[in-house]
Amino acid sequence: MNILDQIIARKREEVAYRKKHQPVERLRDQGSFHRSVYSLGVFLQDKAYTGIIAEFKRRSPSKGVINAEASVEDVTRAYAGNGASAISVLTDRDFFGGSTADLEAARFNQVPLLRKDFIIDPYQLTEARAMGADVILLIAACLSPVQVKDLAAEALSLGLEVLLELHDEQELEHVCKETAIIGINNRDLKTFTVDIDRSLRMAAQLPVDKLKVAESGIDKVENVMKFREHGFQGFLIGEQFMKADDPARAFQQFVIALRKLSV
Ligand SMILES: O=C(O)c1ccccc1NCC(=O)[C@H](O)[C@H](O)COP(=O)(O)O
Repeated sequence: MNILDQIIARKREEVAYRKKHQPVERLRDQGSFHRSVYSLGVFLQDKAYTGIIAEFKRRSPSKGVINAEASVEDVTRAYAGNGASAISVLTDRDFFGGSTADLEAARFNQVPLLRKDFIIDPYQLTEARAMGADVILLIAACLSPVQVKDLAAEALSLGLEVLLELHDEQELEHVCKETAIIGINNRDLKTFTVDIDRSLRMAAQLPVDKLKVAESGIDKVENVMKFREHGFQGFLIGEQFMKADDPARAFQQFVIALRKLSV
Protein backbone atom coordinates (compact mmCIF):
# COMPACT_ATOMS: atom_id res chain seq x y z
CA MET A 1 0.00 0.00 0.00
CA ASN A 2 1.36 3.44 -0.87
CA ILE A 3 1.03 6.28 1.66
CA LEU A 4 -2.11 7.69 0.06
CA ASP A 5 -3.81 4.27 0.29
CA GLN A 6 -2.77 4.08 3.96
CA ILE A 7 -4.13 7.56 4.68
CA ILE A 8 -7.46 6.76 3.00
CA ALA A 9 -7.81 3.39 4.76
CA ARG A 10 -7.28 5.11 8.12
CA LYS A 11 -9.61 7.96 7.13
CA ARG A 12 -12.46 5.49 6.50
CA GLU A 13 -12.08 4.15 10.05
CA GLU A 14 -11.83 7.65 11.49
CA VAL A 15 -14.96 8.90 9.67
CA ALA A 16 -16.97 5.84 10.75
CA TYR A 17 -15.97 6.50 14.37
CA ARG A 18 -16.75 10.21 14.17
CA LYS A 19 -20.15 9.65 12.57
CA LYS A 20 -21.08 7.39 15.47
CA HIS A 21 -19.87 9.73 18.20
CA GLN A 22 -20.82 13.09 16.67
CA PRO A 23 -23.99 12.65 14.58
CA VAL A 24 -24.50 15.05 11.70
CA GLU A 25 -27.55 16.64 13.41
CA ARG A 26 -25.33 17.73 16.29
CA LEU A 27 -22.82 19.29 13.88
CA ARG A 28 -25.61 21.35 12.33
CA ASP A 29 -26.40 22.81 15.77
CA GLN A 30 -22.94 24.34 16.11
CA GLY A 31 -22.65 28.13 15.81
CA SER A 32 -20.03 28.04 13.07
CA PHE A 33 -22.31 25.98 10.85
CA HIS A 34 -24.48 29.05 10.22
CA ARG A 35 -21.81 31.75 9.85
CA SER A 36 -21.30 33.54 6.53
CA VAL A 37 -18.21 32.44 4.60
CA TYR A 38 -15.20 34.14 3.03
CA SER A 39 -14.88 33.30 -0.68
CA LEU A 40 -11.55 31.88 -1.83
CA GLY A 41 -12.47 32.73 -5.43
CA VAL A 42 -12.99 36.38 -4.52
CA PHE A 43 -9.83 36.65 -2.40
CA LEU A 44 -7.64 34.98 -5.06
CA GLN A 45 -8.72 37.59 -7.62
CA ASP A 46 -8.29 40.56 -5.29
CA LYS A 47 -4.94 42.18 -6.07
CA ALA A 48 -4.73 43.59 -2.54
CA TYR A 49 -3.69 40.06 -1.50
CA THR A 50 -0.70 37.99 -2.64
CA GLY A 51 -2.48 34.90 -3.95
CA ILE A 52 -0.68 32.81 -1.33
CA ILE A 53 -2.70 30.16 0.47
CA ALA A 54 -0.44 29.89 3.49
CA GLU A 55 -0.50 26.52 5.22
CA PHE A 56 -0.20 25.61 8.88
CA LYS A 57 1.36 22.11 8.83
CA ARG A 58 3.03 20.54 11.87
CA ARG A 59 4.33 17.41 10.18
CA SER A 60 3.91 15.40 7.01
CA PRO A 61 4.49 11.85 5.79
CA SER A 62 7.29 13.04 3.48
CA LYS A 63 9.14 15.27 5.96
CA GLY A 64 8.25 13.97 9.43
CA VAL A 65 8.12 16.71 12.06
CA ILE A 66 8.30 20.15 10.42
CA ASN A 67 7.49 22.33 13.40
CA ALA A 68 6.38 20.95 16.74
CA GLU A 69 6.36 24.27 18.59
CA ALA A 70 4.49 26.75 16.39
CA SER A 71 1.32 28.39 17.71
CA VAL A 72 -1.56 28.21 15.27
CA GLU A 73 -2.90 31.57 16.47
CA ASP A 74 0.43 33.42 16.09
CA VAL A 75 1.36 31.92 12.74
CA THR A 76 -2.04 32.31 11.08
CA ARG A 77 -2.37 35.87 12.44
CA ALA A 78 0.90 36.71 10.66
CA TYR A 79 -0.28 34.98 7.48
CA ALA A 80 -3.53 36.93 7.38
CA GLY A 81 -1.96 40.19 8.52
CA ASN A 82 0.71 40.14 5.83
CA GLY A 83 -1.28 39.48 2.69
CA ALA A 84 -2.20 35.79 2.55
CA SER A 85 -5.26 35.32 0.32
CA ALA A 86 -6.28 32.33 2.43
CA ILE A 87 -5.08 30.06 5.21
CA SER A 88 -4.87 26.28 4.95
CA VAL A 89 -4.96 24.24 8.14
CA LEU A 90 -4.30 20.50 8.26
CA THR A 91 -6.98 18.74 10.29
CA ASP A 92 -5.69 15.18 9.79
CA ARG A 93 -4.21 13.98 13.08
CA ASP A 94 -2.57 10.66 12.36
CA PHE A 95 -0.37 11.63 9.40
CA PHE A 96 -0.05 15.42 9.77
CA GLY A 97 -0.47 16.12 13.49
CA GLY A 98 -3.41 18.43 12.80
CA SER A 99 -6.82 18.67 14.45
CA THR A 100 -10.24 20.28 14.44
CA ALA A 101 -8.94 22.45 17.29
CA ASP A 102 -6.19 23.83 15.01
CA LEU A 103 -8.73 24.93 12.42
CA GLU A 104 -11.04 26.41 15.05
CA ALA A 105 -8.09 28.31 16.53
CA ALA A 106 -7.39 29.91 13.14
CA ARG A 107 -11.02 30.96 12.54
CA PHE A 108 -10.64 34.44 14.00
CA ASN A 109 -8.73 35.50 10.86
CA GLN A 110 -10.85 37.37 8.33
CA VAL A 111 -9.69 35.48 5.24
CA PRO A 112 -10.89 32.20 3.71
CA LEU A 113 -9.95 29.11 5.71
CA LEU A 114 -9.26 25.84 3.89
CA ARG A 115 -9.84 22.58 5.71
CA LYS A 116 -6.87 20.53 4.47
CA ASP A 117 -7.82 16.89 4.88
CA PHE A 118 -8.69 13.80 2.88
CA ILE A 119 -12.40 14.12 2.13
CA ILE A 120 -14.07 10.85 1.16
CA ASP A 121 -17.51 11.16 2.74
CA PRO A 122 -20.24 13.87 2.77
CA TYR A 123 -20.13 13.75 6.59
CA GLN A 124 -16.74 15.51 6.46
CA LEU A 125 -18.32 18.41 4.55
CA THR A 126 -20.85 19.09 7.30
CA GLU A 127 -18.02 18.70 9.77
CA ALA A 128 -15.89 21.21 7.82
CA ARG A 129 -18.73 23.75 7.86
CA ALA A 130 -19.29 23.20 11.59
CA MET A 131 -15.63 23.71 12.45
CA GLY A 132 -15.54 27.04 10.61
CA ALA A 133 -13.98 26.21 7.23
CA ASP A 134 -14.86 28.17 4.09
CA VAL A 135 -13.23 25.85 1.58
CA ILE A 136 -12.62 22.11 1.34
CA LEU A 137 -10.08 20.13 -0.66
CA LEU A 138 -11.04 17.26 -2.95
CA ILE A 139 -8.09 15.16 -4.11
CA ALA A 140 -8.64 13.51 -7.51
CA ALA A 141 -6.06 10.81 -6.74
CA CYS A 142 -8.34 9.29 -4.10
CA LEU A 143 -11.80 9.90 -5.61
CA SER A 144 -13.63 8.90 -8.80
CA PRO A 145 -14.97 11.66 -11.09
CA VAL A 146 -18.52 10.85 -9.88
CA GLN A 147 -17.45 11.14 -6.24
CA VAL A 148 -15.83 14.52 -6.97
CA LYS A 149 -18.98 15.79 -8.64
CA ASP A 150 -21.26 14.58 -5.85
CA LEU A 151 -19.05 15.81 -3.00
CA ALA A 152 -18.49 19.16 -4.74
CA ALA A 153 -22.24 19.63 -5.28
CA GLU A 154 -22.90 18.83 -1.61
CA ALA A 155 -20.13 21.21 -0.48
CA LEU A 156 -21.59 24.04 -2.58
CA SER A 157 -25.05 23.37 -1.16
CA LEU A 158 -23.56 23.80 2.33
CA GLY A 159 -22.05 27.15 1.28
CA LEU A 160 -18.49 25.82 1.07
CA GLU A 161 -16.13 26.38 -1.84
CA VAL A 162 -14.13 23.56 -3.38
CA LEU A 163 -10.46 23.32 -4.32
CA LEU A 164 -10.07 20.32 -6.62
CA GLU A 165 -6.53 18.97 -6.59
CA LEU A 166 -5.08 17.24 -9.66
CA HIS A 167 -1.66 15.78 -10.17
CA ASP A 168 -1.60 14.45 -13.72
CA GLU A 169 -3.32 14.64 -17.08
CA GLN A 170 -5.50 11.55 -16.45
CA GLU A 171 -7.13 13.37 -13.55
CA LEU A 172 -8.41 16.16 -15.82
CA GLU A 173 -11.58 14.07 -16.19
CA HIS A 174 -12.40 14.94 -12.56
CA VAL A 175 -12.94 18.60 -13.47
CA CYS A 176 -16.64 19.50 -13.55
CA LYS A 177 -18.88 22.56 -13.38
CA GLU A 178 -19.02 22.28 -9.56
CA THR A 179 -15.23 22.76 -9.28
CA ALA A 180 -14.34 26.38 -10.03
CA ILE A 181 -10.88 26.33 -8.46
CA ILE A 182 -8.30 23.80 -9.61
CA GLY A 183 -5.03 23.07 -7.83
CA ILE A 184 -2.14 21.26 -9.47
CA ASN A 185 -0.07 19.44 -6.87
CA ASN A 186 3.60 19.39 -7.79
CA ARG A 187 4.03 16.60 -5.21
CA ASP A 188 3.15 13.06 -6.23
CA LEU A 189 1.26 11.92 -3.14
CA LYS A 190 2.14 8.26 -3.79
CA THR A 191 5.91 8.68 -4.14
CA PHE A 192 6.53 12.17 -2.59
CA THR A 193 8.50 13.24 -5.67
CA VAL A 194 8.20 17.00 -6.18
CA ASP A 195 8.42 18.48 -9.68
CA ILE A 196 7.88 22.23 -9.44
CA ASP A 197 7.32 22.49 -13.21
CA ARG A 198 4.35 20.12 -13.19
CA SER A 199 1.89 22.99 -12.57
CA LEU A 200 3.41 24.94 -15.44
CA ARG A 201 3.10 22.00 -17.85
CA MET A 202 -0.50 21.28 -16.89
CA ALA A 203 -1.66 24.91 -16.82
CA ALA A 204 -2.43 25.07 -20.53
CA GLN A 205 -4.65 21.99 -20.29
CA LEU A 206 -6.96 23.47 -17.67
CA PRO A 207 -10.28 25.01 -18.76
CA VAL A 208 -9.83 28.79 -19.14
CA ASP A 209 -12.74 29.65 -16.85
CA LYS A 210 -11.19 27.95 -13.79
CA LEU A 211 -9.04 29.67 -11.16
CA LYS A 212 -5.64 27.95 -10.93
CA VAL A 213 -3.61 27.17 -7.83
CA ALA A 214 -0.03 25.81 -7.88
CA GLU A 215 0.61 23.54 -4.88
CA SER A 216 3.66 22.15 -3.04
CA GLY A 217 7.40 22.56 -3.22
CA ILE A 218 7.25 26.34 -3.66
CA ASP A 219 10.30 27.75 -1.89
CA LYS A 220 11.20 30.89 -3.87
CA VAL A 221 9.38 34.09 -4.78
CA GLU A 222 10.62 33.51 -8.34
CA ASN A 223 8.43 30.36 -8.46
CA VAL A 224 5.39 32.48 -7.62
CA MET A 225 6.28 35.03 -10.31
CA LYS A 226 6.60 32.26 -12.90
CA PHE A 227 3.27 30.70 -11.89
CA ARG A 228 1.65 34.13 -12.22
CA GLU A 229 3.06 34.47 -15.76
CA HIS A 230 1.39 31.14 -16.57
CA GLY A 231 -2.01 32.38 -15.38
CA PHE A 232 -2.07 31.03 -11.82
CA GLN A 233 -3.94 33.11 -9.24
CA GLY A 234 -3.10 30.96 -6.19
CA PHE A 235 0.00 29.39 -4.60
CA LEU A 236 -0.35 26.86 -1.78
CA ILE A 237 2.77 27.02 0.39
CA GLY A 238 3.36 25.24 3.70
CA GLU A 239 6.77 23.82 4.43
CA GLN A 240 8.75 26.88 3.31
CA PHE A 241 7.21 28.87 6.19
CA MET A 242 6.62 26.11 8.75
CA LYS A 243 10.17 24.78 8.68
CA ALA A 244 11.51 28.15 9.87
CA ASP A 245 12.11 28.73 13.59
CA ASP A 246 9.74 31.67 13.22
CA PRO A 247 7.15 30.84 10.51
CA ALA A 248 5.42 34.21 10.99
CA ARG A 249 8.64 36.09 10.18
CA ALA A 250 9.46 33.71 7.30
CA PHE A 251 6.09 34.50 5.73
CA GLN A 252 6.53 38.24 6.24
CA GLN A 253 9.99 38.18 4.57
CA PHE A 254 8.69 36.08 1.67
CA VAL A 255 5.92 38.61 1.02
CA ILE A 256 8.30 41.58 1.22
CA ALA A 257 10.56 39.89 -1.38
CA LEU A 258 7.56 39.03 -3.56
CA ARG A 259 6.23 42.60 -3.45
CA LYS A 260 9.67 43.93 -4.50
CA LEU A 261 9.62 41.65 -7.56
CA SER A 262 6.00 42.50 -8.35
CA VAL A 263 6.48 46.26 -8.88
O1 LIG B 1 3.34 16.64 2.26
C1 LIG B 1 3.26 15.38 2.27
O2 LIG B 1 4.18 14.62 2.65
C2 LIG B 1 1.99 14.71 1.81
C3 LIG B 1 1.92 13.32 1.77
C4 LIG B 1 0.76 12.70 1.39
C5 LIG B 1 -0.36 13.42 1.05
C6 LIG B 1 -0.30 14.84 1.09
C7 LIG B 1 0.86 15.46 1.46
N1 LIG B 1 0.94 16.84 1.53
C8 LIG B 1 -0.12 17.72 1.26
C9 LIG B 1 0.35 18.78 0.37
O3 LIG B 1 0.32 18.57 -0.80
C10 LIG B 1 1.01 20.00 0.96
O4 LIG B 1 0.73 20.09 2.32
C11 LIG B 1 0.67 21.36 0.35
O5 LIG B 1 0.48 21.34 -1.00
C12 LIG B 1 1.82 22.35 0.72
O6 LIG B 1 3.03 21.88 0.22
P1 LIG B 1 4.44 22.36 0.77
O7 LIG B 1 4.55 23.82 0.49
O8 LIG B 1 5.45 21.58 -0.01
O9 LIG B 1 4.46 22.09 2.23
